[in-house]
Amino acid sequence: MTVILIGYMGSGKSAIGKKIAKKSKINLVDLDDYIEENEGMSITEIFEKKGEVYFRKKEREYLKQLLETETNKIVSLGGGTPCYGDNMEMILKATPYVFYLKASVDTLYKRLKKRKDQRPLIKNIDNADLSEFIRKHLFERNFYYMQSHHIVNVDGKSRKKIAKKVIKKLS
Ligand SMILES: Nc1ncnc2c1ncn2[C@@H]1O[C@H](COP(=O)(O)OP(=O)(O)OP(=O)(O)O)[C@@H](O)[C@H]1O
Ligand SMILES: O=C(O)C1=C[C@@H](O)[C@@H](O)[C@H](O)C1
Ligand SMILES: [Mg+2]
Repeated sequence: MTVILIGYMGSGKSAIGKKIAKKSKINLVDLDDYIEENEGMSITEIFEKKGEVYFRKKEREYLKQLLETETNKIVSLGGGTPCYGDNMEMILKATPYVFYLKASVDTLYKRLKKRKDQRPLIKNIDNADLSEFIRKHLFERNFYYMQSHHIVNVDGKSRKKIAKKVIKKLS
């Protein structure tokens, strides 16, 4: 069984993935971490040294690799992964367990304003403009995210509660 978590930057894919893995004893693969390990560079370095086009190409290759392996796993994707090329089509075909961790602009803004440095797409955006940037970007990306099999609202919920909600849908 493959469980896939998708959502905007800061929605909790990595954090919730860890919780689900711990509770369900299924291995977690974080696509961003997997790319970093295989490329020998941080995501920030890849963006700076090789550019976003290269990153998106590698992101697709590693996604395909992961989806083709048959082992039980939880895969937390990058924020942009479902939104490029035919990635979302590939994701939806791989498993019936695709979960969108849906967070409001307000929740995302509160989380992202503190941790912009590790996120190349927003690191140069002034906090005064960040909320509006997220609103527009999320509106575009929701077209892809909303195709998920399951939508979990995460606003105001603890990591534990969200993980429980996902696990309940697996049985
Ligand atoms: N339900 C929650 N309640 C409170 N804080 C949360 C919750 N979920 C995640 N967080 C916190 O929000 C921050 C962003 O979460 P996380 O890194 O898991 O997001 P992400 O979706 O993996 O982002 P990215 O796409 O940038 O990798 C982290 O500091 C995390 O601990
Ligand atoms: O939303 C995005 O496009 C990204 C999110 C991160 O998870 C990383 O995959 C990278 O910073 C790009
Ligand atoms: Mg993450």
